[in-house]
Amino acid sequence: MKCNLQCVNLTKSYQIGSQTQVVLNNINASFNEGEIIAIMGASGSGKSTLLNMLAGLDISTEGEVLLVGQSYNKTNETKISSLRNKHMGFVFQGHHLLSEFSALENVLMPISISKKPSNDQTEYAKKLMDQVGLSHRYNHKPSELSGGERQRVAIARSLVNRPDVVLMDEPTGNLDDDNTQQVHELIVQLNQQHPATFIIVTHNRDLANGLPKRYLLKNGQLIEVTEDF
Ligand SMILES: Nc1ncnc2c1ncn2[C@@H]1O[C@H](COP(=O)(O)OP(=O)(O)OP(=O)(O)O)[C@@H](O)[C@H]1O
Repeated sequence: MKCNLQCVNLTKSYQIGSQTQVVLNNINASFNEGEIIAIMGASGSGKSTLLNMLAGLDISTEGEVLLVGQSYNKTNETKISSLRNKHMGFVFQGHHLLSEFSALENVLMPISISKKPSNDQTEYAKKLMDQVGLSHRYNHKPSELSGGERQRVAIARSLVNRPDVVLMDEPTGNLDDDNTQQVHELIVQLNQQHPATFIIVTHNRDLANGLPKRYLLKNGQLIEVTEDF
């Protein structure tokens, strides 16, 4: 099994004055190709801190994170950013779409930041839009889409670089119940269609309980749970 993302003795602490707060305490975890994982945790348990570490956006206090076998610790900012662009996709709670661009252009954004997308890449972006049920929305601007549609554009965008890991932070956070259910089903379906590791940080118990692997972040530990939340 190919390990796409790994935490090795990962520790993150913050120093406030003379106080040290250990937020992540010696976490060891491996996330393999094709897995879809929920991470839950109370407010303040360190979910954002963990996501930042997994994305290489923050430096560990001790230990390391390896993306496709490469440690963020052993490289520089430019290389981390190119590693991230090549191997990671992101979905945030707010969709973070660019309002002046069409849905299709937004899906292509991770590519078009550095170069003009090829015909193949544009065709692939259209295929992703079809997979998220938006084949009739290529040319719509974000303001002309519903909240659920906007989030589906963001999900298509997260896959356009054919990433090894997709990090999702509250992907259904801003959606109503119906859209939450639809986006949830879509994420599970996409995980079966794409050979990537999906890591979903969520407060939504139903979403988490519907996934095969679940972790709880508590007291600095990432604990795999086998029962429903
Ligand atoms: N830059 C920082 N400096 C000092 N302490 C921080 C910093 N960032 C986070 N913390 C502390 O680390 C702990 C975890 O914060 P984090 O934002 O990771 O939690 P969270 O689980 O994402 O919370 P929420 O669900 O409310 O967003 C909190 O106690 C927070 O105060």
